[in-house]
Amino acid sequence: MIEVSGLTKQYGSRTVVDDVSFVLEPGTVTGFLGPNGAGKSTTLRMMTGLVPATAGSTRIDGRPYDALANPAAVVGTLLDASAVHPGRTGRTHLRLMAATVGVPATRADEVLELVGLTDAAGRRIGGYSLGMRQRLGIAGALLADPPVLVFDEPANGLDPEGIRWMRDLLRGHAARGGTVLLSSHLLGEVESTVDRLLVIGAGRIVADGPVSDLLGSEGTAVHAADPAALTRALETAGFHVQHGADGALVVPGAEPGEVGAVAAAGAHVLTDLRPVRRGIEDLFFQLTA
Ligand SMILES: Nc1ncnc2c1ncn2[C@@H]1O[C@H](COP(=O)(O)OP(=O)(O)OP(=O)(O)O)[C@@H](O)[C@H]1O
Repeated sequence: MIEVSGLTKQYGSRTVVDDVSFVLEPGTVTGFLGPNGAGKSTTLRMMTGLVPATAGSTRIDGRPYDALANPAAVVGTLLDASAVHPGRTGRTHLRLMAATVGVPATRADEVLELVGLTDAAGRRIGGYSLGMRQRLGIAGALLADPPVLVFDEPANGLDPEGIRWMRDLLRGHAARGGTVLLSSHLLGEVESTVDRLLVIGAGRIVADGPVSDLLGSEGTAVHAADPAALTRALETAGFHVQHGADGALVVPGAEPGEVGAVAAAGAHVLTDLRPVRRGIEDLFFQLTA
């Protein structure tokens, strides 16, 4: 378990992380979401001892990060994928890391396989794409098989297939009882990966809860074979109907089940029915305005 309590960072007179507290439980993937400059990286760096906190503390299984005997065996971090020697091969880089974190050199090839870099293992990192460097960084985080993963913007440079791969990796880790915290400034990247969202704006936690709660339904969008007839039926039932883009009827404040019931009662043929969710931009704006 990770307990972050009152974490604060000041640069000069500027407070960039302001009294941030949260608890991460095993078996969960938490998304740390916030716009550029909100304080995500600084929080993750304080948690892992890379930046000293002005105030507050982080306890990992009851201890501060720098009091862990072998931190890499407890917390796998991906904090700056570019901080690698470009002249080394991926395999050499990981073998050197393996020695530092006390695992056999053979583990390098295992994690290269895990992240799909086996074919590139003998190539110099300088020639890797951004996505390959991200995978290499993830391989490094996994070397000592730590129960906790803390990843800063892991989707950077990954293509859609890479993002899906990462989602499976992180969900699998949590399913085996691991704890995952990943930051992103794009909800779409992490929406289907995370159980819970921590939203940070201007250094403060502005929301904390399950994705579905935070991005609660704002209404329902429906496509019907005869939109005019369904509009009349919905208005007769007391709903307000707006005309959305691409021919959808948008019913603010209605659940899909309510719209479906009206449609069923009048034998209206529906071709699509879905909740309209508040976007993360709206959420940020609302929470940080
Ligand atoms: N070493 C530093 N000295 C002064 N200010 C800093 C330093 N590091 C970060 N900051 C400031 O702290 C604020 C938070 O930065 P941080 O990198 O934590 O944000 P972030 O949420 O990770 O943003 P992004 O999504 O752009 O990576 C920013 O305004 C940044 O300019």
